[in-house]
Amino acid sequence: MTQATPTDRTAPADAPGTLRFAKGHGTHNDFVLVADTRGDLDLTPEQVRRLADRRGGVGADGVIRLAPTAALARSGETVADDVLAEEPGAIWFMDYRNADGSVSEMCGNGVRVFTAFAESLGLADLDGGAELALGTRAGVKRVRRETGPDGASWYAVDMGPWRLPGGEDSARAGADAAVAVRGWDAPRPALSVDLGNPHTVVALASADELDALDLSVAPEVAPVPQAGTNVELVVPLGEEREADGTVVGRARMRVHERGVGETQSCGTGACAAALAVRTWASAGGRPAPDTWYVEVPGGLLRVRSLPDGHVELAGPAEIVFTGETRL
Ligand SMILES: N[C@@H](CCC[C@H](N)C(=O)O)C(=O)O
Repeated sequence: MTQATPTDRTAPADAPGTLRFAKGHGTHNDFVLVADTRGDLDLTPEQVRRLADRRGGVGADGVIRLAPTAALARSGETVADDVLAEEPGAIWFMDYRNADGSVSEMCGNGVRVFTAFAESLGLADLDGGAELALGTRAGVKRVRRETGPDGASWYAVDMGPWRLPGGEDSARAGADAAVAVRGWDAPRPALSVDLGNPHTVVALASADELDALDLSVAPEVAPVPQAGTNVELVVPLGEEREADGTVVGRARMRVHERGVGETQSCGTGACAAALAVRTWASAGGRPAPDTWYVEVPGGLLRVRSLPDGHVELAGPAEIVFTGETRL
């Protein structure tokens, strides 16, 4: 693991009322990124909303603050203490906020873009197979670089353990909730999947039906999730054999994100969708592939169930510009 520490790299202070930022995306799930290497930037929900505003601000699905994990621990985020206890080398923390200013536990595309941002600042170096361990509100995540199926540079993230909040019963039944999308005659069965943040996944029969969905308003979920949920609509597209003989699955998905609206991609959502499709497929008694390619409006992601019960998310991430804005 090669990383610069907060004392090695302390960014010069921004002029009062201004903020330096970078803009990045992972499969067009886009973020405003801020390097708070001292850990003293307390972004208010209103400031987050202004930064994410696509007309009055920089514009993004979410805002990511890179800060020392120790600084979050000092400010009372107990999860930061847990992160440091599990991995003292996780010196940088991804403080993620949705575009509406709400805090989320986790963002899968965000972890990859955070890593590209840390590399661009010289705070991490993943050359030669090195790994970055970073803190999040859903625990430590480990990231390495790899080459994607298109030959482009990808990042693979060990997203840690996942679970079905409905347990074995929901795995057997394939559902523990119901979702109604605008225009549907009746709610449809759905499966809750926890990736550190909450997801509710609905299967659709065809790509035409997926394309025709109206996600301009939030789908209604029953029972109503206490903390809200991200809703994934997914079409299983079948299985295919890779050059090395491995059988992989393919699915296509659209997502309505909690705190944002419809986005072009959601990394934790792709994991939830692939894990739900795999759960449904294996309920028939037939082994389902461990690896799934998930097509999202903004690109392609790979989700892999790991033997230790963790799930891995892989995909591209890039920083597209930097700038300075009024805060
Ligand atoms: N786009 C993200 C998820 C962001 C958080 C989500 N909206 C929530 O509130 O849980 C991803 O790539 O995982």
